[in-house]
Amino acid sequence: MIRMLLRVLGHEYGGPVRRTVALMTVTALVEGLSYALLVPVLRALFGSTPGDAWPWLYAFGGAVAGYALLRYVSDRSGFLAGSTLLRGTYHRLGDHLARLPIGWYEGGRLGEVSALASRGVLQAMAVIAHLLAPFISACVTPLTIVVVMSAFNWQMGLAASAAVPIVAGIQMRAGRSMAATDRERHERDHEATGRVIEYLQAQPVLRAGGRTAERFRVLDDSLRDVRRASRRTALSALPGVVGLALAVQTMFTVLLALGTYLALGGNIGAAELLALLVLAARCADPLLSLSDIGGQLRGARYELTRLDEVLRTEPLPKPTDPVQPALHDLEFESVTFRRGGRTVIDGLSLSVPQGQRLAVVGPSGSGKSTLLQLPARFHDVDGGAVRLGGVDIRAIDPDVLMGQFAIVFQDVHLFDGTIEENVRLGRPDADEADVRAAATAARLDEVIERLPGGWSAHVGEGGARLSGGERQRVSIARALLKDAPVVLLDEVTSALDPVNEAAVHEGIERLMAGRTVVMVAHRMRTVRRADRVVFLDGGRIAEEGSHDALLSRGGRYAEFWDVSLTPTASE
Ligand SMILES: Nc1ncnc2c1ncn2[C@@H]1O[C@H](COP(=O)(O)OP(=O)(O)OP(=O)(O)O)[C@@H](O)[C@H]1O
Repeated sequence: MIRMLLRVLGHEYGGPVRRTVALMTVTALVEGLSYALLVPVLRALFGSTPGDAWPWLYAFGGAVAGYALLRYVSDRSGFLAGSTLLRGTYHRLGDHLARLPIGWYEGGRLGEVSALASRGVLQAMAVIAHLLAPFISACVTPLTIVVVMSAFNWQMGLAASAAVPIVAGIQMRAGRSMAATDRERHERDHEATGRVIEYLQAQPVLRAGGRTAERFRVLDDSLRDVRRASRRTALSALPGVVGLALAVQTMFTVLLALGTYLALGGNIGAAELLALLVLAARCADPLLSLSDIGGQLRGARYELTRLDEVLRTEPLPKPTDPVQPALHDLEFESVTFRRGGRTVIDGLSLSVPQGQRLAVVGPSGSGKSTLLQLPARFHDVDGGAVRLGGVDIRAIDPDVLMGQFAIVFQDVHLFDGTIEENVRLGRPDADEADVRAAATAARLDEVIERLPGGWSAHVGEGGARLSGGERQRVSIARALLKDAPVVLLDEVTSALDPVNEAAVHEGIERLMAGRTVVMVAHRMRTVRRADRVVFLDGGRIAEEGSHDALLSRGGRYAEFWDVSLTPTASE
């Protein structure tokens, strides 16, 4: 467990953790030894000269004081190590998440990562701060007491030590038999967290579609699964808990019977027997707490395993000898990319000369958005290469590469801050005048004038206080401010009101001017402005050429616009 903890955290934390474990072990030893002093105390008290108990009592008091001091120091060391590790883990996890390909976040990772980053990390780090001391004490203190008992009476010591393998065996068996139910409970737990997040995020869609109750049932089923799994875990823990209690009781009864037999035979004094039984009783509590601590340790181990899995996920490989692209033309050479076992970009080759605009058109699912994500390394290609300025993008430092692109996708993510802060994300060190100029060029100034608070108006979580078109304008302003040489644009598909439509269109035109552009186009008037159009189908280029040439060819592209522009019967 400690080994896994250090692997997850990095071995630079090995020193404090090992020191803490050593301190806790010494504390548990001193605790066991201080109990040992009870034997001479009781022997003297019940013997012919009770006054002889005083020196032993002083020694006992001293040992208990020493134990209390050590306990304070070791608990403090546990808390300090725990909080250092917690900070370290957050940093390590944060750094790692920032280096994972953006595509990794697709497919329901949100719930998983947020559960891991909050509860998971805390639970895993609680091992050092809260679980290690009781666990070490529950193992070391009884063992010390058994050794002490053997020193006073070997028969009693031998009988007590017989309990050691029995208790260890019960613990290991309980751990093994609970592993499956524990894992299931944790998996259900994580799944339910994902469902809750999905349910909350999908509220507008669910309400609009009148599907709230239906989706709630899915969430409710998931929560019911958690309940069932928790019940199964509790039930599977019972044999271990009962077995441990029985073993401890049996050990005590055997010691009592053996002690009585020895006392009746004159092999041990009554006072000594009483003292040894007091020692045996002191073993019971820590031993019984083992089943509870074991359960918590298994929970922490599960979270550590998940943390380990995320930290072992390969980050975006960084080039050892990065190359800086001098030009900004884009080239896809025989690019193949698979998703979920399916080939979604299939041996595609195309090039976009510097300063030219390429429009990508095609039916839904043909791979348009995927194609747009590849130059910015949201995913690495499975075959072929994407080149920027003639350099394979994998040979460019990821930060430098991202600096080359202004990205305007349909899902505009705004942070819960002011409009200004959101625009400034494009270039955090931009001066006031540049930020205002970008906002004006994106016709965001009209929005700002209308909003109470103007530039300082808060956009709400995810930009909820702005309309779709207004959010799009923020995203365009951000991209304009970034002033990157290549624009990757996924044109918004939803219908905007005429004012927003015109503003967004104007902003996009300004953004594209003089830059290399790859855009997924959904409107005829945007495609017309492109230098070249590719029509994608099944991840391959079905047709390519200029808009007019493709239209006059009367092929798939012409048919596509025919169908798109023909009003449906219901309209
Ligand atoms: N996260 C994912 N995991 C697995 N497959 C995916 C994932 N995202 C997309 N796909 C699949 O990849 C293919 C291409 O998807 P993509 O989103 O690029 O198409 P598109 O042409 O942009 O579609 P649309 O116009 O509907 O947005 C589709 O078949 C889709 O099912």
